[in-house]
Amino acid sequence: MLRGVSVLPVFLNLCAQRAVVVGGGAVALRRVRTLLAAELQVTVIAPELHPDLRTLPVQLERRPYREGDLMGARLVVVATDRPDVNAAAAAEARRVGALVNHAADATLGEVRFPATAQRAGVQVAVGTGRELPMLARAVAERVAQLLPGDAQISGWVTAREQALSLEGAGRESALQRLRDDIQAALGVPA
Ligand SMILES: C[C@@]1(CC(=O)O)C2=NC(=C\c3[nH]c(c(CCC(=O)O)c3CC(=O)O)Cc3[nH]c(c(CC(=O)O)c3CCC(=O)O)/C=C3\N/C(=C\2)[C@@H](CCC(=O)O)[C@]3(C)CC(=O)O)/[C@H]1CCC(=O)O
Ligand SMILES: NC(=O)c1ccc[n+]([C@@H]2O[C@H](COP(=O)([O-])OP(=O)(O)OC[C@H]3O[C@@H](n4cnc5c(N)ncnc54)[C@H](O)[C@@H]3O)[C@@H](O)[C@H]2O)c1
Repeated sequence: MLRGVSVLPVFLNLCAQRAVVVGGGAVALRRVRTLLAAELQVTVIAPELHPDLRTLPVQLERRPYREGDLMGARLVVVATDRPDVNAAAAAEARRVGALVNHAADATLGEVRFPATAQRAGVQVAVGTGRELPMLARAVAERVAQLLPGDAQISGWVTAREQALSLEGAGRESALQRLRDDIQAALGVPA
């Protein structure tokens, strides 16, 4: 149970940085898709690779993990079905200073993967503070229905720029109108 652990809710820009995924099953595949969407350079190391991994732009190493594989990694996902291998990879990841996600026990790493919703560049990430991914998914799906589209966001960006070009009370009232518009569009009670 993760509950009670305080986590730092941040969005990490790791574009072009190296991630190594140790393990090549269903969980590894899910994490690889998430890492690719954030434009990391991904290497997957496992003797058995999920067939869908072959269709993705990743470096595949079809063999067991060995010490030294994690050199230069910024983020390591440990996702094998072998506790001893997971422990060895997590220990090396820590030695090389990489962030670790441990698939078998999230409390053994510092990175947890949230459920996400995204539209027009707005991204929402949901963690439950425990292992209840179906709740995280359901919350993300509900929030996705609220997310505004490109046209609406462009209008708000323009309105904000116009407000910021004003001075004094005019500026403050234009910003307040924009705040009110956005809250109303998202159904936030006044
Ligand atoms: C949000 C999402 C992101 C992602 O994984 O990409 C996510 N799990 C997803 C899907 C999913 N998870 C599981 C299945 C069943 C099929 C399968 O086995 O694969 C499916 C598939 C499905 O539901 O479709 C089973 C499962 N998950 C965990 C355990 C371990 C345990 O409970 O001990 C077990 C049981 C293991 C077992 O019994 O063997 C643990 C975690 N799962 C988390 C996140 C983190 C907590 C999130 C939170 O609650 O805040 C944490 C702690 C991982 C971490 O952060 O390291 C993604 C949502 C879907 C989406 O967004 O599309
Ligand atoms: N966090 C989650 O969402 C979640 C969900 C389900 C399972 N799990 C945990 O994650 C683990 C992996 O789950 P899965 O469904 O992907 O398992 P899986 O059985 O589909 O895949 C296991 C992978 O580990 C690889 N492997 C085995 N020995 C290895 C080695 N020495 N070096 C590198 N890779 C090695 C295998 O080749 C295979 O690709 C499970 O054992 C479970 O503990 C986590």
